Amino acid sequence: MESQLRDLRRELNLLAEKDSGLAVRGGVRDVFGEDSATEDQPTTPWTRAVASGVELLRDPRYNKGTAFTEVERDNHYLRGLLPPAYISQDLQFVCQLGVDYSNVLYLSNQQIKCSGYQFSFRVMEKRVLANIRSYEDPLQKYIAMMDLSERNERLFFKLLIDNVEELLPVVYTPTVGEACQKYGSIFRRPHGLYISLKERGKVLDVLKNWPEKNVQIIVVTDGERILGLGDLGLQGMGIPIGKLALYVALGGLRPSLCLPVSIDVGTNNQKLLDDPYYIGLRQKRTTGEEYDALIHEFMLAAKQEYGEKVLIQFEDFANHNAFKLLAKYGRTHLVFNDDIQGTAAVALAGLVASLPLTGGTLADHRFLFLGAGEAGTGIAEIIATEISRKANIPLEEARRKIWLVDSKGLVVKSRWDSLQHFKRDYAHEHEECKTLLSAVQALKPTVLIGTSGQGSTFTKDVIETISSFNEKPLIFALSNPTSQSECTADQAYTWCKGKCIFASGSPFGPVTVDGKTYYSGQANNAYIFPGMGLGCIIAGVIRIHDDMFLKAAEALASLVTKEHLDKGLVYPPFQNIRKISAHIGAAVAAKAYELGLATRLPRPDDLLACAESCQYSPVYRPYR
Ligand SMILES: O=C([O-])CC(=O)C(=O)O
Ligand SMILES: [Mg+2]
Repeated sequence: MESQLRDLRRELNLLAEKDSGLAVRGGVRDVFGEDSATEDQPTTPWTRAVASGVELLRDPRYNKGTAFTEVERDNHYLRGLLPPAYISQDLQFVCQLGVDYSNVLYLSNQQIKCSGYQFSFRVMEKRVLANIRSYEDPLQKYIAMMDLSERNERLFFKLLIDNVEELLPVVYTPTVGEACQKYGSIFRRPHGLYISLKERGKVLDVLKNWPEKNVQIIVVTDGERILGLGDLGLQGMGIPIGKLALYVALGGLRPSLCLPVSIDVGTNNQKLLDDPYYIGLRQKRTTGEEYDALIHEFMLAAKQEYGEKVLIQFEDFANHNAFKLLAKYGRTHLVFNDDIQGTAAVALAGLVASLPLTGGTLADHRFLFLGAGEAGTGIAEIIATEISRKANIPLEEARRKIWLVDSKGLVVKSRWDSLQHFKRDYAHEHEECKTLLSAVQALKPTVLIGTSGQGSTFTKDVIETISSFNEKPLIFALSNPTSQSECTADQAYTWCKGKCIFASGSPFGPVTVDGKTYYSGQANNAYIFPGMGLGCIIAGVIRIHDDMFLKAAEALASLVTKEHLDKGLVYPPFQNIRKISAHIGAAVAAKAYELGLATRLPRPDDLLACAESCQYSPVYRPYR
């Protein structure tokens, strides 16, 4: 034991020496400026320590609960702090008791008790798998999952990976939407990094407070347009946390690489401002120069602290900032906007995958969108790009197959002057249509896509009309969470008498109409961004190019089999998402190498094998 500790100390000293070697010149690892400070400048003392005993049990990154082996219990001063049974991780997640053992001292005869405990845990298997399930309220399940992540990170991810279809709706849409709405009242331990106007001028210091030094993926929101729920201010933090949990579980990125950030510039949500439990700044949103300055400081600080290759994902910004930030930082940083580009790629994948069912090519379709914001115009543009390349026609001509309806009706040329710039490419010559129904009647689309953030907008009339002139209309209701979905799966299949191919942003279960059961896919950017992140990391990408999203979409579509299509599914099931993410990661990386945007050289011959081999596994590691 003593000699092992000596080894460890030696290793840590070596690491520290290596780090300080980098820091002597004032490098990014000079964490608190202790090397670069002059003698009269104050510095902060800090330590590194090997966790043991109760501290080890309380550290979610290293805690294994009852899965600590006998040897580990001896070596890490855990004797008596855990009940005597050894419960393997598999069995643990079945149990998912995840008890916090650190408040009790256990004195017992291990050998005898051990088998007894194992037996009783096994007997509990089926029932206790239902531990999370036993909460009827999805928000309770969410809280239970977050508690688990705070207690035992690897168990949390193992549970999520092995039960992805069941738990995705808990840690992600739709439940994460409710969690954000009630974030203040369910707030326990803080997760992620909070950067508010109070931190202006000190953002780099805030980043230095984050315990991980090797961050490679940041998901950042300013909370102004959380899913289709609107301005939730600082409470939007649930979204970066949820997205990054998916980067790990679905993409296979290491948890320590991930940093969720919520930027607080106030909120215009009066309900939150009046809510005594609101945890954000109690002021109206700052806009203009002050807003731009805080974001800019954050963008510069992120690059300074984590280097050129830190991937920054913009999430759930309002339209007016989303397009601007993407254009501004797309040239200087490794960034993408999930709601514009991620959603676009997933929608395109579903459309391409459905071609064997509808017949023809993408260019044979006529597309009508309800919602002309980030998702709507993002999808429109990727479809137009794909059509223009595949059909070898100019982009402008491809765009003419696509029509948008916004809150004022059909986007047409005569509205040009008052249109926001991102809608203008789709303002074609046509008389005005004030409603979605009149636009459907006038344009006779084959594809109807909802990106409006408004629930119940694909009415019975709309769906009956589109199915009156289409053998197989494609209906994608992409707004999240479920309450904002343009229609439900049940409504879509019932109203079109089972004719449509339906997909939605939030999940719906199977639907039976006239004795036939229909399955719908979940057209959610969760298929795309984890693989995009994985691809960027394995290739050391320095900038995102739109073609990487096209490749991601193609890779996803190529994984839809005849079996899926026979069921009406235009997306492969989430159950295989880690493999899907590896395929997407490989496709993204291949494109990045081709475009000269990859820095990890030499290029691995087999990018798929490389992506798979890099994926994080939440299985417990042995401790010496
Ligand atoms: O988070 C999701 O489920 C998809 C998404 O990006 C959004 O709706 O804003
Ligand atoms: Mg989003």
